[in-house]
Amino acid sequence: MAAVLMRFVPCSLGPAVVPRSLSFSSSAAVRAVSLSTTKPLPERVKIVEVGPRDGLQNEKTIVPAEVKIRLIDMLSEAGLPVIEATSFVSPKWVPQMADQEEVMRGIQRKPGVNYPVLTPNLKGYRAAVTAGAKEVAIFGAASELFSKKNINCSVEESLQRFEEVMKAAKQEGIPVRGYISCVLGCPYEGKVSPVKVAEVAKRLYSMGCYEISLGDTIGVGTPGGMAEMLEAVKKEVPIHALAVHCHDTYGQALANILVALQNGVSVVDSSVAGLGGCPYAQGASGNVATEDVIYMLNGLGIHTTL
Ligand SMILES: CC(C)(COP(=O)([O-])OP(=O)([O-])OC[C@H]1O[C@@H](n2cnc3c(N)ncnc32)[C@H](O)[C@@H]1OP(=O)([O-])[O-])[C@@H](O)C(=O)NCCC(=O)NCCSC(=O)C[C@@](C)(O)CC(=O)[O-]
Repeated sequence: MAAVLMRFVPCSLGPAVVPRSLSFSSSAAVRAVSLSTTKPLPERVKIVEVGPRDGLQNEKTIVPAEVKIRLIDMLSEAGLPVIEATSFVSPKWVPQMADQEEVMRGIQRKPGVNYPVLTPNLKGYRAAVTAGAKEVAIFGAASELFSKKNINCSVEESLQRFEEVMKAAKQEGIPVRGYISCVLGCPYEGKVSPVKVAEVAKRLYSMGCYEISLGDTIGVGTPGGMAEMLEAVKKEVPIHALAVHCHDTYGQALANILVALQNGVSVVDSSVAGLGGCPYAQGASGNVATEDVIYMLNGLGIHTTL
């Protein structure tokens, strides 16, 4: 039986649980084998910078639009190929992102750089395209309670909403990325089954998402959990279409990313200075820092587009 330390954090649904596994469960032997196997690492990794969106959405003080614009421009000047700029969500739900149109108007679009934005539904998609977005991201979850807390609907309802976005995006030639939250644990449900993650990934991929980003939203994953989850998801979605999105609550993010690279993943989300957190996942700390990911990749001799 695994030794588990539970950390309780407050939330409006009652006590949310951020489980922290201190030892492997019964499948430890299998995981240990898969982790000890030397696998070739990808030659090149694409970094998806999420700082201006994921990083700032959780800041308590509203960051002025001109500061966000300057940050995005500095990130593109630094050579990052993909910078998630903002989200077209309800300002009542996430006030920090209420200036999305101003941000989209203000940034200096550097040729070759993508500036995707989050869109939870058709309303958000329409507003994003009107504001000049050339790529959008839909965001679902592998956890029912998190889905309800974050976007106010069940996982199935969210997938139906996303179908509407996909249909419009296909007609207009807009590429769509898909996120899945809570792939390694949920603040409200605890453990999340890799099978459930794989099911949602399959749905997003078959509806036309060109890439699926697997989010360890509250940073509770460990390398063993990452390996097990990827094993399940790889059966449903080709590895080249998978990205990892690791928060760093327990200092596991780089180790988890390394395991993902060993499994063939070549797209990594990160946030400048490790900013980040979801307003509907209390207890989570920031994303893995972009500069730390690049430092590790440089050390491994892996090219980034920097
Ligand atoms: C999805 C909704 C809108 C549903 O919210 P709802 O209240 O169920 O929506 P509704 O359709 O009933 O509409 C209610 C009001 O919202 C408006 N509305 C409806 N849609 C929009 C829109 N797109 N943009 C602006 N306004 C919108 C709509 O017009 C209406 O306005 P009212 O009549 O009351 O004035 C809401 O729950 C929401 O905005 N949630 C966003 C939560 C969010 O942004 N979370 C953070 C991002 S996810 C994340 O960080 C995880 C990730 C991606 O990083 C990966 C990881 O780490 O796991």
